[in-house]
Amino acid sequence: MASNSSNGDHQTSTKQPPLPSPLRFSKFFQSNMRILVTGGAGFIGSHLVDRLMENEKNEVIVADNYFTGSKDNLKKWIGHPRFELIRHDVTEPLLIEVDQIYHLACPASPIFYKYNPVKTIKTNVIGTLNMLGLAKRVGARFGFLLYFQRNLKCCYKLFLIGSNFLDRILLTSTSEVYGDPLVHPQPESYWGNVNPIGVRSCYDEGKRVAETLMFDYHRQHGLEIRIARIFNTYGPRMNIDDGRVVSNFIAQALRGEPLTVQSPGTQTRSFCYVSDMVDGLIRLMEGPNTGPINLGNPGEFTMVELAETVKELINPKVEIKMVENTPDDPRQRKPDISQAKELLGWEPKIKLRDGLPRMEEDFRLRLGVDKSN
Ligand SMILES: NC(=O)c1ccc[n+]([C@@H]2O[C@H](COP(=O)([O-])OP(=O)(O)OC[C@H]3O[C@@H](n4cnc5c(N)ncnc54)[C@H](O)[C@@H]3O)[C@@H](O)[C@H]2O)c1
Ligand SMILES: O=c1ccn([C@@H]2O[C@H](COP(=O)(O)OP(=O)(O)O[C@H]3OC[C@@H](O)[C@H](O)[C@H]3O)[C@@H](O)[C@H]2O)c(=O)[nH]1
Repeated sequence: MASNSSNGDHQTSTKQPPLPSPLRFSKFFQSNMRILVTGGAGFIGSHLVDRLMENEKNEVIVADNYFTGSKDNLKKWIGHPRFELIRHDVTEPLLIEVDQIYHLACPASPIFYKYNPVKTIKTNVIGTLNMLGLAKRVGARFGFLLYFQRNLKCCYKLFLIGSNFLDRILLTSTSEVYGDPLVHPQPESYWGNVNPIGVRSCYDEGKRVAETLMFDYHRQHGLEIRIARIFNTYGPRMNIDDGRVVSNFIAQALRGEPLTVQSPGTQTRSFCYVSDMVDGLIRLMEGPNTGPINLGNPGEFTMVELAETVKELINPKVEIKMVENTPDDPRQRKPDISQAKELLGWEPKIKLRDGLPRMEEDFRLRLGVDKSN
């Protein structure tokens, strides 16, 4: 038995691998687009997955280590034939075949990215290197040489199929690359004012290196890249105890606890609703521009104004309490979105006053607090 099977194995290994199914060459064959979303179990990632899954030609693969994300965010897709979920840490290489990569994996809330700063910087630098390595490996090469040697006609047909795809990788960078900005609002041409050794550096310097790596792979290896600089985004599915300001204020208002404004409260942010953000990311991926492109809502609010709005809309009885701030908190932030408007035809549609009640609804459900309370 043993010798038979080893003979058999030997014979098989000298055989050429089989050609792709003849169905691939049929007139009506249309291959699906395989899209990898790293960090797809997180807040923005899971909304992006929902949108990508709406297109029946998309197969979506999520790779996530569940540090700040959860399978719960993807529960409606688990078991779907066009969906796959992989527990994977992007600091380790990933060997799969994909046509596009949305690279989001990275904790985004300051509390979580400061929790293990070394891991945060590894996620940004090694994680991005691994995803660029994957993009380079699968990028538009398609094993032509092998097929060329074997079958010229087949190679031509594969070329026709392959040329339907433009392999691309999109990085979700951040407005934090502008640090504590001295230019206001921030255009993409501003190089920023970042503390390289501060407690936020693991994230903001990490994202700056990630942007550098994207452009180096683009220039050196011809990779198709896209970079979105995302400004503060909010909406349903944010972790309730995520620590970011909008989720904190809504959870506090619903629990009847004081809204904790970190001093001085005059610092500003611009808040974009998540469906607008997802729309911007997909337009950037599909369009011809590499970026970096700012994506955000230019409506600018102080943290006291935000607290007052949440109080008015959700629970007029709660107090607003001033608490101590954390180091290096940017004093002002507002995106200049002229490029997004001009190059992507994109601008956000949902105002803060319309987005907050949608998020309130989701938080009420998850916290089990109904409207009458
Ligand atoms: N939400 C915002 O306001 C905002 C602003 C600027 C940039 N961004 C960027 O957008 C992306 C998504 O942000 P979000 O708000 O959805 O955050 P999130 O924390 O909800 O999601 C991040 C996801 O990445 C996963 N992850 C973290 N480290 C990982 C690792 N090493 N390997 C695999 N998975 C890992 C987490 O488990 C989570 O599912 C991040 O890259 C973030 O930097 C977000
Ligand atoms: O309870 C709180 C939490 C936060 N804040 C303040 O609210 C402002 C916003 O803080 P957040 O923690 O929500 O977010 P930040 O603007 O600091 O960072 C954010 O922006 C860029 C993204 O890349 C990051 O992922 C995101 O968390 C800060 O000025 C902070 O001091 C409060 O006043 N109260």
